[in-house]
Amino acid sequence: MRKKVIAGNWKMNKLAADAKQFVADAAGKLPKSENVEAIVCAPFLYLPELVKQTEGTDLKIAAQNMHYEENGAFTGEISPSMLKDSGVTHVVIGHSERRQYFAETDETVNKKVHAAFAHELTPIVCVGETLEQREANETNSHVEKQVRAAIAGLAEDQVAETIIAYEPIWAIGTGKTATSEQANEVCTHIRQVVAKNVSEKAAEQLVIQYGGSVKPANVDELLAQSDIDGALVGGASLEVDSFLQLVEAGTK
Ligand SMILES: O=C[C@H](O)COP(=O)(O)O
Repeated sequence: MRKKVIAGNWKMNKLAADAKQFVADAAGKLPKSENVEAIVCAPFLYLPELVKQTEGTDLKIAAQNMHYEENGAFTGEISPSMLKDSGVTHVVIGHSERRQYFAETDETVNKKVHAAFAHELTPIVCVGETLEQREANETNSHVEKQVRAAIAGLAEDQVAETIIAYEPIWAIGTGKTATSEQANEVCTHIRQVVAKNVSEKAAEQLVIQYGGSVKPANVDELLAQSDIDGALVGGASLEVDSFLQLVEAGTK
């Protein structure tokens, strides 16, 4: 059975003291359950400190982005080996905000996914459609294109270990959640795409999260869907109590 994976993506929020306090409060209060994995995706600056704080706890720390190159003249960037060295376990790749504001493309996403695996980091790959694409009935074809591009060239076991976060762009930070049926329909499609293009085994193991205005009030219904294995959460992951409620929902 697939584990539920609840990842809080803080985005560009919190100062150091607040970040440390959050982790100190949350790490000791996580539910003891084999069914759920809890991750905090924090700004680069805080990663080594937060990793140190979470040693011996079940809370994992992730980065929100990285470069695909190993090192070199890329001012302002962070490499996969730097992330590995910091002790993080996961890295978010291709978030729609990075695609929209920082010219991330399907091609760079694929390079980053390969770089993540080369450094034993688990990629959380974000895909999702705009409102215009949904209204034009292009959701499945767009998401399929993003997924196929992201996993191109990976080995079967790497695909199985990838986490895909389906995040309809129109539902991010807007308070508009896709209905659980809408969300599940796309997650099912993603699993079918992986089954067809990689293998049934990889599709069966693949963790698919939903993201977009997930909060304690709607998480149970989303996680009850057949193909939703967790959540990538922005706003509702900024407060310890609501983050813990979301993780608790993953234990059921
Ligand atoms: O990475 C998280 C997503 O962009 C969702 O953000 P949100 O929960 O604030 O809508």
